[in-house]
Amino acid sequence: MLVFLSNPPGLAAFDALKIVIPIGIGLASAAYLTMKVVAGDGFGSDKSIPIASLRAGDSTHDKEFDEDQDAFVERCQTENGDVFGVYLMNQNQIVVSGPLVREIFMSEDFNAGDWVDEMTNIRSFLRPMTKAQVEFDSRTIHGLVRDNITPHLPQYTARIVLQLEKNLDIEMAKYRTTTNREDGTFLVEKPVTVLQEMVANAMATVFVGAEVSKSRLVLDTFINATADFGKMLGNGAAPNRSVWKSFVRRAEYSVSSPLQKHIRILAEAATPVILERRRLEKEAEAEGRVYERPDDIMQKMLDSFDKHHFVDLDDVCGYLLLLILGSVHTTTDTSTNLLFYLAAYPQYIETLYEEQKEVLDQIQKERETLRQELLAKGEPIGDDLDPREDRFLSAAAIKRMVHMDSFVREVFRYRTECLTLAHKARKDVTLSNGMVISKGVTAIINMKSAHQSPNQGEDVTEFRPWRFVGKSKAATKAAADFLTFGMGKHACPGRFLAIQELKTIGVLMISRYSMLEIQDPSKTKEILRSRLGAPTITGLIFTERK
Ligand code: HEM
Repeated sequence: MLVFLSNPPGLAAFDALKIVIPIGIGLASAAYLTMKVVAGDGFGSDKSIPIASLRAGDSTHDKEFDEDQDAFVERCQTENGDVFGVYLMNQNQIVVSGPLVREIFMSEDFNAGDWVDEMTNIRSFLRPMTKAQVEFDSRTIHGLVRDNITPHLPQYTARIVLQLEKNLDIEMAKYRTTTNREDGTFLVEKPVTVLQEMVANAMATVFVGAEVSKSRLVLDTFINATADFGKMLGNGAAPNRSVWKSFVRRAEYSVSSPLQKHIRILAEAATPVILERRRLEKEAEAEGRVYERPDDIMQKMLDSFDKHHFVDLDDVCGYLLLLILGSVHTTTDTSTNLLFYLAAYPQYIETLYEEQKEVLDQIQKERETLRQELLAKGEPIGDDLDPREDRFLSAAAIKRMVHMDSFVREVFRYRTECLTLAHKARKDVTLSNGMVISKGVTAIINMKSAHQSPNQGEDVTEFRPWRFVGKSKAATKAAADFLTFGMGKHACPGRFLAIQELKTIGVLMISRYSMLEIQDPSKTKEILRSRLGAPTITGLIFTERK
């Protein structure tokens, strides 16, 4: 789950109530929605927790935070220490910083989903989507990703890369023909649309397999479900809506969620495919052959139907939709943002390009050596050593691209939203500094204290893309010094897939384009620090690699 709570610069006070809520309980996405107004319960019973002072004339901290979140958080921490209260987004929240952050993530007495639910009633929206389990602390989705995707990532890589590559070329060709300029460059006004197609196709081939993902309706579900979900939450919670109307809307959704449309699309596309798979399985059984099971998450869910207590295909598709909500939008957004960093820092592109050439050269050589060894022993050369695949982007090749890995991690570090990933205390919790976060109080993470700590190396306020090279700090390593994916038991299980896709997208882009430029450079600063889910406010100009 991502729970992003932030105020992008320039938003008015009421907009401060907006959150980007990458879907609750362990699911991520990004949808702007207007928050219901929640009067905070206060800061709890521990009166030793200082409350950050207000600027003269301000009645909350929203305005100061909006103007410059870094400066605001720094001022508050300098004046108050690692734990302090703030009045932000119509809630009283306790900011937890530095080494204490770990204690929030590692304790089962803090829950991020409870906070999202309090702000949005998200569980009443999600509940009707699935039948098997109504408990949204359920580890079903986490387990599906952890057990079925992460350990098998190398075997999914070929088709992920193929989809990313194919759809990149299809989408860019559309722009190239319409916006080609005299100097040989071309403009992509909405790069996010390119990434949407790439990521949706790549995720779909892993989640539902090649046959189901042929359906355009299914792909549109992958692309649009998160936005639809965001609209739905917004509808239910608009502050100018009466409490009564808001309540009624929520009650309606809890009986029939508009997301049912997406579940239906998935189920309708999946039904003939599943029937055909069953037929082939029976045929293989009858002929005494081993049935080669299709390798996708939908099949794995069907194979573990009883284990997960699924009720029917709609239920399986409900869980697939939860998986989609958590994965597609986050990966699309962050990979689009990655392109803007490549454009903002073009001086690093050649190092990344050289790295991919060196890694692929090296792998080609290693494979040739293996072939020669087999030949020398008179043994056959298997398909796995087919020379045509020597320069293919395998999981191993992507892993070796350590500069790209460091670049991606630095993008996440630099883009950091200072205060995010709020958690609610389920009971009174005493932190190791003796302060007590009372039951029901919101503890929000001071991400700046982690991502801009002096432990990150030099110039922590600067973008230094090789910061992590040679430091055993991979972009997938969720820990107290890298909280983009959370940490502890609830740390994002999809981060291995997400990072592999992000790196692949970076590699593919650089192999095709020698230069990316931001269409309106005056927007650079805003884009680099944009929050997840914020609309892309300018385009990108691409120069073909010669
Ligand atoms: C760049 C993309 C992504 C980002 C930034 C991201 C971020 C996060 C964050 C911050 C959390 C919450 C961690 C916590 O509460 O400590 C989370 C949880 C989760 N994410 Fe991701 N995520 C991404 C991609 C994905 C993908 C691709 C998948 C699925 C394949 C996924 C599946 C999940 C699930 C199932 C959880 C719930 C974990 C739990 O509550 O136990 N995420 N993600």
